Amino acid sequence: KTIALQHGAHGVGRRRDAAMEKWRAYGLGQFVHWGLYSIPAGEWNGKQYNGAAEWIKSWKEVPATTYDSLMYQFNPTKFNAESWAATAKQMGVKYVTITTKHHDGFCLWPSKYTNFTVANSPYKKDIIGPLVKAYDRRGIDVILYFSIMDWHNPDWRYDIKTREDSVAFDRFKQFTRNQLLELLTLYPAAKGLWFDGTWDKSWVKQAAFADSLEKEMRAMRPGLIIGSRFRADEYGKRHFDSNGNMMGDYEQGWERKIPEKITDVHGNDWDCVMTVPENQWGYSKIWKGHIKTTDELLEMLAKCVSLDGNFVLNFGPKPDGTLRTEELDLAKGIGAWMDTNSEAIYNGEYAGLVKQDWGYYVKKTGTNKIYMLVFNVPVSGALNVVLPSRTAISKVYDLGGPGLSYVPEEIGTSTYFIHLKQQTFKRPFVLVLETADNSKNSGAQY
Ligand SMILES: C[C@@H]1N[C@@H](c2cn(-c3ccccc3)nn2)[C@H](O)[C@@H]1O
Repeated sequence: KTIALQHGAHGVGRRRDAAMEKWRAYGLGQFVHWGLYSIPAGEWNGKQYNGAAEWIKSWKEVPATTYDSLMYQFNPTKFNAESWAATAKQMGVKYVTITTKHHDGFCLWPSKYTNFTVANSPYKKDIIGPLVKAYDRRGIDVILYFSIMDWHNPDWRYDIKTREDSVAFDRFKQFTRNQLLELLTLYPAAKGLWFDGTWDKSWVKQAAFADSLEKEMRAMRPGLIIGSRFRADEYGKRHFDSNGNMMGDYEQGWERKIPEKITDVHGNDWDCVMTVPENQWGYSKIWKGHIKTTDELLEMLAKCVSLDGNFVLNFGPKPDGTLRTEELDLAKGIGAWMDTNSEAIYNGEYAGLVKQDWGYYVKKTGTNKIYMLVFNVPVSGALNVVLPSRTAISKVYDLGGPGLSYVPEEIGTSTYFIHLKQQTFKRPFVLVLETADNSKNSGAQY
């Protein structure tokens, strides 16, 4: 039974316009978290904050005004937008999501609606503009991250209980609208907005306002891409409205986690945003716990693309504007693999085949070309492939090793073993399957 909703999802199913088709094809993205939090880098008065470094302002040890005075220390003398964009290009990313304002309220662009911006820091200059230009001219699309929750703005409220709250939050809503329209006006090359900090009751109660603001932004920038985290429906439902329909153009629920199977994504577009350590987005001096390797991240990328999503890897630049060594090394390692195998990632989608232990299938959008992204070679060296009935493998070849082709052994109806020739493999590799519909000929009955 469908509930009548004014402020729920406004479209059901995937957007089919060019802008969204391009977004769907990205495969690999980069997240950049940079701001005042990069200066303390998870440490305050010699003590380690045990949360995520970009949340250090929320630590009871940190007086808000002292944190805010970090603005007078923000002076990334070694910042060079071109070098960040060149690193991303070499890594093979097709889009970048950049923090314009995180929860602390500090703006990396010279907003005219607050003094808490780069304009009043020793650095003085706009950060967002040069980044948009440097990435965009390399053909890397830019998405602007924006936190609704703003710990600096005195009109921010976690909930609205009193008349005073309501008056203050109305001012806050106008401030938010002003900043968003300002961002879209200053940076017309931006292809979308990645919203965060929208889970508190104060914002969840703004279904009508947020819906009309989303409509206003889309009207201002046709093709604009906005995720499911921006707004709630009039019953307070987030991401999926009271009828179970996703709000926004893609699901933003996969933060530091990856769906297991195709039914987990409900036929929607989605992105997974991922940290290199367990849970640090802004630069943190100390990375505790497990630090993901290139091969782990490549497997996450393959898994996301095989399930119709994009994989967005986070970088937390240092306060001086340089990237940390571990991240530069990962960008290089991922880039080297992408140099050989990116055709299995770009324009990839769910192949609809039976998942096998050896890895992930990716289908090239609009073709019957299927890629086998192999991460786990069985001791038998035989990769099992089960195709829909009356579909046959017409050709198999190794994307990485020119001239290396395989003759699959048919072991049952549309069921094959591909016998690998090598015994050991140092890196994940990709086989290309070309399939043919062989419903025409009789085919042996097993
Ligand atoms: C993309 C990531 N989202 C921010 C975040 C959100 N949350 C969070 C934590 C608990 C409940 C709701 C949201 N923790 N961190 C992180 O700071 C980073 O920006």
